[in-house]
Amino acid sequence: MRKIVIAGNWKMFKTQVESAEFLSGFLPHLEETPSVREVILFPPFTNLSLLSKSLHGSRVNLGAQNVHWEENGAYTGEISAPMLTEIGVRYVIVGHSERRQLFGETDVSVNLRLKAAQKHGLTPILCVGETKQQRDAGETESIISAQLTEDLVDINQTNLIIAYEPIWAIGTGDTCKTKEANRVIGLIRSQLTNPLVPIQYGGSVNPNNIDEIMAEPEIDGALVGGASLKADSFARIVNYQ
Ligand SMILES: O=C(CO)COP(=O)(O)O
Repeated sequence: MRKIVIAGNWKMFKTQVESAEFLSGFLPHLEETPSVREVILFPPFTNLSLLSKSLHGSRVNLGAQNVHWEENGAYTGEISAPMLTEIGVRYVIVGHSERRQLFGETDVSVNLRLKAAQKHGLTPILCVGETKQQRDAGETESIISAQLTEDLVDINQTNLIIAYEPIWAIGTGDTCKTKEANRVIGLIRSQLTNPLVPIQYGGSVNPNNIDEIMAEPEIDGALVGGASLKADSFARIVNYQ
C-alpha cells in the first residue's frame, strides 16, 4: 500500500502569531482524520521552531520549504539539513517550480539538495511539472521525464515523495483535470524503480475539488498552497471523503 500524504506549503505567508492562530483552528479537526493519512505543514523557516514545539505530540509533521546541500559554509541566506533536523523537521520540499523559475535552481542543484536531505534522514518531496507553453507544445511527458532522470540520479527511492505540480495550475484556480493528473502521475510512476513512492498532485487544490482528485487511483495525496492557509479550508482538504 502506498502512503497518503496531504501537505500544506505556506510559501512566504504567515508570521508566528498567524501560525499559532492557524493551529488553534486546525488541530481540533484532525480528530476526524483517518490515521493512515500523513499530514505535513511547510511553514516559512522563521516559524519552524515555534511549530515544532506546538506540534509536539500531535499527528502533524513538520517540513521545510528548501534545504542546501552543504552542512555549513559561506552560503548567505541558505539553511542546511542538520539545522532542520535539530529542530524536529522531518520533510523538505525540493525543486518547487517557484525555486526553479524565480531563483534559478537547476536539476543539478535539485539533485544535490535531494541527496543532502536523504543523507540527514529528511524525506524530500521532489516537485516536477511543465509550463503552459510546454504543455501546449505537447512536451509534458518529455519535460517531466527529463526532470526525473536528472533529479533522481543516485537517489534512494525508499525515502522519497514526488509531487506533480503543473506550473500553469499553481495559484491560478485552473486545476489540471483529474483524469489528466492521474495519467501524468501514472507516467511518473512508470519511470520509478520503487512502485511504492507516494506521488501527490499540486496546483489549485481546494475543498471543492479534493474529493474528486483523491478518488483517482494513481494520486496519493496533495501538495496544497493557497488553500492550506486557512484552518477550515485545509481541514476540509485533509478530511477529504
Ligand atoms: O505550489 C503549490 C504547492 O506547492 C500549489 O499552490 P496553489 O495550491 O496555491 O495552487
